[in-house]
Amino acid sequence: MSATLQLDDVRLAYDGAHGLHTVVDGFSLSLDAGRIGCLLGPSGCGKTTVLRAIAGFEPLRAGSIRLGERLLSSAGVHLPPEERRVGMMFQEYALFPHLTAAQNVGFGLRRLPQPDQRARVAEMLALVGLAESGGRYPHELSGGQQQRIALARALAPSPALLLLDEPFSNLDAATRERLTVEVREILKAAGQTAVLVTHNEAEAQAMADHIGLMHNGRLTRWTA
Ligand SMILES: Nc1ncnc2c1ncn2[C@@H]1O[C@H](COP(=O)(O)OP(=O)(O)OP(=O)(O)O)[C@@H](O)[C@H]1O
Repeated sequence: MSATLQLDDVRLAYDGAHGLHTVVDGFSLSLDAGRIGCLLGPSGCGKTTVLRAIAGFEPLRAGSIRLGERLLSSAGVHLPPEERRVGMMFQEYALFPHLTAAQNVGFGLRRLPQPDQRARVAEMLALVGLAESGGRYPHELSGGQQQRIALARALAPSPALLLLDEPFSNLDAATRERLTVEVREILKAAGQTAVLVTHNEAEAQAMADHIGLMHNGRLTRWTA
């Protein structure tokens, strides 16, 4: 089940040569269940750092992150990534090349009984329009098809929240435009709460219900 995401007064910093380097400060947002939010801003403004903190890869220096009723992070609390029920479609989380599309989609389902796994994989492949391609290896798929498989893999375990970091940046302009619309439809069909990061305004407009403008680690505007 998708959940509401709530960030309150979040501060994030990296250890640097000259002490702590604060990159995000006083960052708050609220995203209702089933809605798609987008963080838009120039390179280096802190978008990826916010996403990494939600996913559980960066500790909070202050503030809190909640998903539904659960506290994921605060200055004293840090739930490990695998316990957050947060799915990810990041550039660096490419498909496993030695697994078929179906095996990739089933990767996060290994705890389910085999018949349930097979049924869920089939359901996810159909959701992304690739029901016939489960037996193919990533190199036998186009870039756009690979990203749809990556989306199916991220959605398969029914995450409470999905994070997408520049998911279309390696694709050509035409594929990118088409996939942006398709992915929005898929997320809406699944009722999925999602946060997208991009520096492409057209992509943000086409995909999101709410757009947050970021500048120097702060949210300067949040459109309703
Ligand atoms: N592991 C790290 N250690 C130290 N500083 C970091 C680290 N990762 C990011 N930063 C710094 O934090 C700031 C924000 O980086 P972040 O990657 O969040 O920006 P971004 O908005 O996602 O940029 P881009 O659009 O280029 O991906 C930058 O100044 C960056 O140099």
